[in-house]
Order: sequence, then C-alpha cells, then structure tokens
Amino acid sequence: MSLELNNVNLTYPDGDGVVTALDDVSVRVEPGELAAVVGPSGSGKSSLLAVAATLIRPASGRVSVGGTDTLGMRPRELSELRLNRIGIVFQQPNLISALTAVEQLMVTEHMRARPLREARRTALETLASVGLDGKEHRRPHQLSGGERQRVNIARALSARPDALLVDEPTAALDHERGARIVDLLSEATRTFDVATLLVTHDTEYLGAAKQVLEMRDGRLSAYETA
Ligand SMILES: Nc1ncnc2c1ncn2[C@@H]1O[C@H](COP(=O)(O)OP(=O)(O)OP(=O)(O)O)[C@@H](O)[C@H]1O
Repeated sequence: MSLELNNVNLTYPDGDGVVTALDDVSVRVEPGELAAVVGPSGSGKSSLLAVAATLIRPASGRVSVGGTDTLGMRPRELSELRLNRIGIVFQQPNLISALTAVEQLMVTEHMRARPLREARRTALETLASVGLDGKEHRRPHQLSGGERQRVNIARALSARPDALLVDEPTAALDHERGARIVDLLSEATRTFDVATLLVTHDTEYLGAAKQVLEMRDGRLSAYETA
C-alpha cells in the first residue's frame, strides 16, 4: 500500500510571525518504489519526512500510510502506526553501543511484543537481507560506518513496514560507500515491497529513484536536471 501526502501545509512559529516549511505538498509513493527528494538546506526536506512519519501533524492536508488515513488518529494509534508500519532511517545510525547487531533489532521487536524466538529469527533474516550475514554478533564499534548504516536500515525494515523514510543516509559516508547504501535501499525497496521516500543532498545517486522531486521554499515539484 502506498504512502501518500495530499496538499500538506506546515508552518512553524517564528517570532511574531510564522515560517512556512511545507507549502501545499503532495506526493504519492507506491510499494516497491523509491522516490528521492533533493533541495537546498532549509527548503523543508526534513519537515516533509517528519510529517510523513507522523511525528509532526501538518496544519492542513492529509497523510496516509499503507492506505490508512492518519488524520484524526489519536497519539496512541499514531505511536502504534510508527512502530509497526513506518521505518525511519536517520543520517546517524543511533545504535546502542553495548548491543550486538542482532540485539539492536531485537529491542524493537520486543517493543512490538514479538516472542523472543520469533524476534531473533526475524532479526537474523533481516540482517542477512542487508548483507550482514556473519556480522550479526558484532557491536557497533566492530562494524564500519557503512555496516552500521546497514544495521540501521535493517532495524527500520524489521517490522516489514509499508513506508520507509530515509534522511540523508550517505552524509557520513564516502562516495563508494554512499553509492552502495543507496543501491541497498533501492534493492530493499523492491524486496520488502515498501514505499521509500529518500531525502538526499547527493544528486549523483538519483539513478536508483523512480521519481525525483525537488523541494524549494517548501514547495515540491519534479526535479529538472540543469
Ligand atoms: N522546529 C522548528 N521551529 C521553527 N522553524 C523550524 C523548525 N524546524 C525547521 N524550521 C524551519 O523550517 C524550514 C524548513 O526546515 P527543514 O529542516 O525542513 O529543512 P531541510 O530542507 O531539511 O534543511 P537541511 O537540508 O539543512 O536539513 C527552515 O526555514 C527551518 O529554519
């Protein structure tokens, strides 16, 4: 089921006035499809992801995840939706330093009340699917930057979410590692049949995207190469 934003507007208070972060934004991403959003700093890309993740409620407009309209959902329902149907990958992996790769995933499986044995099986399967076979029992400091980002992506995918929201996943990586992470996201998007929305500064990685959009001053439109 798709990820869909319709006519979304978002403002933040700014002194006596307001700053418009999202201005009538609409986008639809189908399952198995990767959409990339580029745009200058401060144009509203992170705000777009935060609204799609239901972390911020827009002033107006609709956000629907996996066919479920989130408008009117209570905070508790939204928390459940985020836990079970939305995967979020931030720029920094935010892994817990004391836990092994498999344990990082099991923590969130535990929050989903999965039985231990099933949680471990899902965690191991998901880690294997992102190329971390044989490294499941390593702690973050025993993994490379790219591998840590893979654990992060695996953790976001372990619930088999409807939507995967990715914020600048290549920012802390060199070109080659960055390219491999985008390839992995593109492959995982198809394997997990998830609707992926990727925000990136790097226009060189856009080949993997089915649609490329550009954010400028809070407005989203088709990206045109210069
Ligand atoms: N919590 C907030 N309160 C007030 N203004 C905010 C808040 N968060 C973001 N903004 C403003 O909203 C606009 C969009 O910010 P946003 O973080 O979405 O941009 P961005 O494209 O992700 O930028 P970057 O690439 O630098 O991360 C900016 O003008 C920013 O200053």
